Amino acid sequence: MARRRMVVKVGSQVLCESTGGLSAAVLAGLARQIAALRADGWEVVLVSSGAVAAGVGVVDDAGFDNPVTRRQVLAAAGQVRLMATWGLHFADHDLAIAQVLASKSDFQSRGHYLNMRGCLEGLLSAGLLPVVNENDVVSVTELMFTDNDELAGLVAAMVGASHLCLLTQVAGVLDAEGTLVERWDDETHDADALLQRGTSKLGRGGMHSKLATARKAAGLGIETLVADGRDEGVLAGFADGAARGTVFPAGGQASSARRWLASMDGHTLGAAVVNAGAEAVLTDPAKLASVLPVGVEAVEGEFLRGDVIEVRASDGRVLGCGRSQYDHAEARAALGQRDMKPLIHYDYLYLLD
Ligand SMILES: Nc1ncnc2c1ncn2[C@@H]1O[C@H](COP(=O)(O)OP(=O)(O)O)[C@@H](O)[C@H]1O
Ligand SMILES: N[C@@H](CCC(=O)OP(=O)(O)O)C(=O)O
Repeated sequence: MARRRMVVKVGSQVLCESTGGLSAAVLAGLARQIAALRADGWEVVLVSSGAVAAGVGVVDDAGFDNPVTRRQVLAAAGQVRLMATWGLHFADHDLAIAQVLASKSDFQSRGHYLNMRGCLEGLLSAGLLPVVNENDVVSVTELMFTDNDELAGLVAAMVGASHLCLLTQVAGVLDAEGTLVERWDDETHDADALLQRGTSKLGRGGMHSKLATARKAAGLGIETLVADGRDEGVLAGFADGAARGTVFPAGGQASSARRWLASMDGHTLGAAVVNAGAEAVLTDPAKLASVLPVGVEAVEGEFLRGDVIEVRASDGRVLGCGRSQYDHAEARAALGQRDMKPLIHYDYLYLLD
């Protein structure tokens, strides 16, 4: 049977009462649904927001002038409460949980990436439920993910999930008339026409970020759903092929290297700017080409061998990204030279469509 592995992401607004604080009823309901999935043979990774919101009930936050410090303190204190509360609800179903905190840099180097993947695989094979959140204490400004929807998409790609479920406080993606879009189709739906760029009171990225994550995950072969986290049957419906919400059908399959590279798009540590000749070869769908130093005009940023770098055209257009076989100094020294090993081998090159 094909792998049945679901990443479930729950937004802050779903987990919290309108008056503030975590909602025991919602957490209990989700724990019950996840336990039922597991009993049915599914492996599950939970990505839970809510640390900052939970921290509001723990810390008197009136005294913080610096908003960054305020958020760090609320998250650090709230994460403990969040995990303790999840722990109690999962214990009712004899399920032990484990905490995994991630930051953007964990996806930027292949070494960190493999360590985190190894840990998640270890937790799943030991029968534990990994509960993932962003490490809000160190993730500040440019080091932050857009939000936990993006993190959930990265985790789903990392663990080779078959399904990704983004739970929020609306029924799914709504069209301009407020009607639910049941099945997303890139050909007929226009994201920009549909979405307001707002978020709910506690949310960070809004529907825009859910849509970006869902489309990308579906493109990597992960069936994705955006749905109402307060719907008591939402996970079972998705698992049984009778999803309620907006479904993004999985398109194709991607290798594990390709999933890693795709998840790095937008988070790279450096760039190689290629000349027009190299661009023509790389973007020719009939060819499978590596990025060779002879076709590279400039190297930007600081990176190590094995890190992912962006590939750009000379006018700044992003063509894709790939794993560099040189560090930044070696790459600069090799610029424009013939008969050198590829800067990026085609097996580790991800080109945008
Ligand atoms: N077309 C749309 N369909 C549904 N929700 C939308 C749309 N455009 C904007 N939104 C807003 O996006 C919000 C969900 O994103 P967000 O607040 O980040 O939630 P979460 O905390 O679940 O991540 C919705 O509550 C809604 O206010
Ligand atoms: N890491 C933050 C969540 C940030 C976030 O993306 O929130 P949300 O948009 O509600 O999923 C927290 O735990 O408070």
